[in-house]
Amino acid sequence: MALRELKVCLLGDTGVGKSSIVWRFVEDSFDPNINPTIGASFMTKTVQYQNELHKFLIWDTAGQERISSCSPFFVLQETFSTLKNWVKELRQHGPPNIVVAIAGNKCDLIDVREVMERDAKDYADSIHAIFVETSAKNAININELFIEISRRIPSTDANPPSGGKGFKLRRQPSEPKRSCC
Ligand SMILES: Nc1nc2c(ncn2[C@@H]2O[C@H](COP(=O)(O)OP(=O)(O)OP(=O)(O)O)[C@@H](O)[C@H]2O)c(=O)[nH]1
Repeated sequence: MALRELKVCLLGDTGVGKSSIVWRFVEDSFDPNINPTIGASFMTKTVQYQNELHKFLIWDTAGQERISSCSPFFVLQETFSTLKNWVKELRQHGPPNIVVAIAGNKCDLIDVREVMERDAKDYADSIHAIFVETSAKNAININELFIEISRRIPSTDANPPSGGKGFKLRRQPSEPKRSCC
């Protein structure tokens, strides 16, 4: 089975949950007292996607730091306007085939939502980015987020995978349908 390495870089304001998303994805754990990232940290996880193995090389940056030369990624919250600045920088300085994914994290915090899901989704669509509401705390859509990244990476097959239907996002039963964090 072919092994592909996918370089992922998490960007976003401090405290939005970048490290927690990585921990949930790689270790399937959540630490409510997780320390802020100093500089950057690096973790990997390999998953099977169709007839390939995808090894995610994940750089988790500190929220206070500016983007360096790393590739894809995301975050969003009250930080929606900051997110748009990240995307501008990625478009200007990132590689042309970059896959951008926006994670509306902490969607378990229903009462303090600030960004409407429709607005976030419309913005993501306008820049051809993945948009997923996630909760690192409750393990909502974390794996699905990375699966969707795998799906968006151009196939190396002569016969690319068909369908393109992606995955079914899970939603908390009590969650309002039209807003996100
Ligand atoms: N309720 C809730 N809290 C979360 C979630 N994800 C992260 N947190 C909490 O938010 C706080 C910040 O999480 P981090 O993962 O350190 O955030 P970060 O974006 O990596 O922060 P920096 O390292 O400073 O850039 C911690 O107290 C986490 O426990 C989530 O999905 N839901």
